[in-house]
Amino acid sequence: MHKTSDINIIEIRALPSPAQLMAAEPRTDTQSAFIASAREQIQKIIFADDKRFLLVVGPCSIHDTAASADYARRLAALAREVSGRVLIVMRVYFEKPRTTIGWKGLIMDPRLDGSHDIAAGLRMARAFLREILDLGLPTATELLDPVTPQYIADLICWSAIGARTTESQTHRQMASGLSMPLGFKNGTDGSLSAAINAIKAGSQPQTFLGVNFDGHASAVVTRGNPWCHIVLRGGSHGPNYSPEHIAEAERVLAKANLPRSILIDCSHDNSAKQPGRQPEVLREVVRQINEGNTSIIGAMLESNLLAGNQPFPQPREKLKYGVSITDGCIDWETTESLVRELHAALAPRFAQD
Ligand SMILES: O=C[C@H](O)[C@H](O)COP(=O)(O)O
Ligand SMILES: C=C(OP(=O)(O)O)C(=O)O
Repeated sequence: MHKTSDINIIEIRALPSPAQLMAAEPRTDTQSAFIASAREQIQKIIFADDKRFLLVVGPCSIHDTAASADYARRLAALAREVSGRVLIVMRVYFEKPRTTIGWKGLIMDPRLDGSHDIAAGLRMARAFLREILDLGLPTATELLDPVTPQYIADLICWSAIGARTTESQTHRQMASGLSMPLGFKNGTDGSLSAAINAIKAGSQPQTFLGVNFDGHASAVVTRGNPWCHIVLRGGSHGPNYSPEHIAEAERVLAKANLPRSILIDCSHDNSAKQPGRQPEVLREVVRQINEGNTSIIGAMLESNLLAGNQPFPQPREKLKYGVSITDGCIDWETTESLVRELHAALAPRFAQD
């Protein structure tokens, strides 16, 4: 008999169930209360009930949890300092979408050696998220694989659906069941329509295939996520954070009867993939806010201990501490002074309080 299935599959490795992983890395009551409060604060910013600026900032990806914890401790102190005008949420990205191929993040390959120990990766992700929350920092991540949320989403305060997956029905359905505020990026070509359609689909009830807490294949029935918004990240035709681009985004959101809430990703095609240009993008965003813009709710920065990125793959012992192995970042000193500058520049918005 001819074999007709699994011809290209080498192995299927069973994973612990979400319930087993949660028992191994449990969420404490204090963490639950913190996550609920952080999500509520972000929701208020999305719906203009809180004037603070939402800043999603941190490494492009987490590959060395010790270095990222070092980063997080510095960020937590800075977050406390600016909390009156800026709500800082740390980028804690464990899943990387790739244009073609490449390292897909700590969950998929935690040992960075192609061994793809996903069970270990999921556990490390949960442990690291708990560490960040205990520092008093809300967590942000990109959710990529539709099974991942069952393992980690209870520890996430804001999530993104990336430019490469915003058009995917699977990801829109997943978004409709998620419990946290969520940003859909515009497409890699810069078009807004995929993100607008994604917000519409993600806010509606959906039924789709997923896994339950015991890891069994299940039909998942959702309510729809009311806290979806757009993230402008530029595209192949250039950046999209100018006043004209923002006005166009406001127009299409209004036409679709969606809240006019826009987060600007200062990295990716908005900085022409030159990380050192992120500060100029952020300054322009704040300039627009001070000129009276009310639709921009915040921004995203890719930042690490040290600037730039380093080639990968390469032997782990040769990797430089605190340097990204995915997209380039701005360094900590630049980040710290930029966030302080942002805090000072937002003063006019709070002057009447
Ligand atoms: O933010 C990260 C990258 O831009 C994204 O994962 C795509 O990376 P790649 O084009 O290097 O694959
Ligand atoms: C992959 C990312 O962004 P985008 O989807 O905009 O390329 C990211 O923010 O890590």
